[in-house]
Amino acid sequence: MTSIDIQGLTKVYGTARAVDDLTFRVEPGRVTGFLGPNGAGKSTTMRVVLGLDRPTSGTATVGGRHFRELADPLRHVGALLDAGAAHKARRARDHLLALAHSNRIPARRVDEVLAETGLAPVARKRVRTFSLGMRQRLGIAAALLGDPAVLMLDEPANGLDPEGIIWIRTLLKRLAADGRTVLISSHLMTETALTADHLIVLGRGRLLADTAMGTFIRHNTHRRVRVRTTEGKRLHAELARVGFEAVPDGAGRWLVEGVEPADVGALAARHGIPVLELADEAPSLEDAYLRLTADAAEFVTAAPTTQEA
Ligand SMILES: Nc1ncnc2c1ncn2[C@@H]1O[C@H](COP(=O)(O)OP(=O)(O)OP(=O)(O)O)[C@@H](O)[C@H]1O
Repeated sequence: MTSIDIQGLTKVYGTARAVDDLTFRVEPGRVTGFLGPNGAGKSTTMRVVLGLDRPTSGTATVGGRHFRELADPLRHVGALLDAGAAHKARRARDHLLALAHSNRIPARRVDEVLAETGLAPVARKRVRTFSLGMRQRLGIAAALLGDPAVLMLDEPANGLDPEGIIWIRTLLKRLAADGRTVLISSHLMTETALTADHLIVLGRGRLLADTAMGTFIRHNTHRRVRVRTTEGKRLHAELARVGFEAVPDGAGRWLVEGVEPADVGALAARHGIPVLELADEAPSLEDAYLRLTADAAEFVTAAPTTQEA
């Protein structure tokens, strides 16, 4: 089994520490989501793993070996960092054939990955005529070409249509279930929550979390109860009296943290407050991620100012 091992990795560009003493292992047999705000160091880490950047200090290895030492690297590591990397004048199949040839991969594998990524009907078209989603599929086809034990994909769902998003989600899960090591970086929290089993989260080049999806969400959020009533002010006051704060959600409901739905229902019944809706609100990966990275985001937009008419 082949893991990706990052050991004390630091990468400095000029005065910027893109990656700062990072240590983690990406294990086989599961999909690992690689998260972090813009500029957190995800691409830099992946580039170092692929031997495209040299570390300032520390190491990044795949199955205990540096990428540059691997013979026929596509047979060990499949990567998608930039879906625009294919030569635009080339036909899709020729692009994959060239990659296959230089990595001693049989030509029949090219037709297999074209079929797997849905590109067989356009295999002889030039890359320049491809849509964003087709280029993305071609990048994924290239990553799969060597049937590698390790896959590292930057925003795998980028540009894919809804059917394509379900396809890539299912594919990544299947590759992990086969025992492969799958690392996907993404800013799409809902999609990551549906795909990944484990998370590595970076902030300003440092490791913020290395944990299972469920644990990550539980540790970084509070359970909330959502309640709708015709008498919000009274419910708010009665909850406050027993130590809970009801916060309006902006859509006519109230959110109450750290309480059971049954307790809110009982309290409302005791005071004759009509309840129109009462639900346990499952915290999301987005909630957890935003809470954890609040201090690590470098590029934060100003709150919009309301213009008075
Ligand atoms: N070639 C480079 N030269 C100088 N600085 C760089 C270079 N590549 C990355 N950086 C800097 O390193 C830091 C980390 O960038 P990186 O692209 O790794 O972040 P990221 O987590 O992938 O961000 P994003 O989510 O926006 O893709 C940033 O501050 C970036 O400006």
